Amino acid sequence: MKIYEKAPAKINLMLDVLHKRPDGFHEVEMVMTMIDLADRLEMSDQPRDTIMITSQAGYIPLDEKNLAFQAAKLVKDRYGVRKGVHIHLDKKIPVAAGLAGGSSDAAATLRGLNRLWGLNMPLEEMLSFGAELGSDVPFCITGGTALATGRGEVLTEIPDPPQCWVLVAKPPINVSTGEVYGKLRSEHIASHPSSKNMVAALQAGSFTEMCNNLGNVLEEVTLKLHPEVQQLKNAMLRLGADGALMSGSGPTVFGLVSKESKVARIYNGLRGFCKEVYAVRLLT
Ligand SMILES: C[C@@](CO)(OP(=O)(O)O)[C@H](O)COP(=O)(O)OP(=O)(O)OC[C@H]1O[C@@H](n2ccc(N)nc2=O)[C@H](O)[C@@H]1O
Ligand SMILES: Nc1ncnc2c1ncn2[C@@H]1O[C@H](COP(=O)(O)OP(=O)(O)O)[C@@H](O)[C@H]1O
Repeated sequence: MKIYEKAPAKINLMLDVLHKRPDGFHEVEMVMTMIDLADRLEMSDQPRDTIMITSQAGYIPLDEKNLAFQAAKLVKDRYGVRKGVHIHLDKKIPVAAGLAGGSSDAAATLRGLNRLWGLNMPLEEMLSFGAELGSDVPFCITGGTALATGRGEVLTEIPDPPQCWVLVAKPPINVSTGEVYGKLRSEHIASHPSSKNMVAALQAGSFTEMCNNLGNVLEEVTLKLHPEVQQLKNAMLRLGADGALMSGSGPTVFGLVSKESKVARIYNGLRGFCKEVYAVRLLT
């Protein structure tokens, strides 16, 4: 049998860090939503009792470091499954970009193996497996639009944003999420974006208020380390995006655009700055 799952990328419309916790993670408040840029996973039975990962992308680990592998191993161990699986990852989401590509692959693996192996896994259990795999995995399981608190795994569903275009630009820089959180001095954050205002904007269905309330405190770290990310954000706005922000720990910058007539110009302008540019819709 073969199972297919789509693993969409996320963007953070706002991201605030409250403080560092005794367990080393940071307490956050984030508003997250999905975009129509997705990896595709194909899962099929394997004669041998092993987990095999393949991908057309030459630049991701295919062993136990792969988050899809880790998700499959967790399910196999906890449910005592004595079957093998071959997971093929058709990667479309830029890697180490702040778009949760690996986390979304892990979430899609949990969903897919639940079907392939007929496990009837309760959603609560899937979410708890997700939290063991990474802070962003639970959101990638539920999808939609959510206010995420705790270390990112405590989710409250909120209304989807008004539909718009999302210009996604990933500069050729590698950023480590752990390093960015590690360099943040939460007591010195100059200004905190408001989750309350962002949630209110989405509840009101206001595109303008959504753009006015974009904010990400991790920009303070990544933009200082990599000034070209600030330049990309400036270019996004100069070319006509209604709002622009770095996603997660970066380095991807996204721009929100309400008028379709502006999209081609912004896309072409950004291509002058970086190779990896996408024009997609929100996944509402
Ligand atoms: C910043 C965000 C925003 O959505 O996304 P990305 O930029 O990774 O896409 C997330 O908080 C990232 O979530 P995720 O990528 O799942 O992180 P994890 O694997 O759980 O953690 C990686 C490392 O980041 C740090 N970390 C992560 C989450 C958190 N709330 N506090 C932290 O301090 C820890 O040092 C941890 O070892
Ligand atoms: N299935 C996967 N897809 C992409 N990256 C993966 C995957 N599994 C493990 N990784 C590793 O996880 C790291 C973070 O990748 P990714 O999830 O794409 O970024 P981010 O957390 O910034 O959104 C990368 O260094 C990559 O090597």
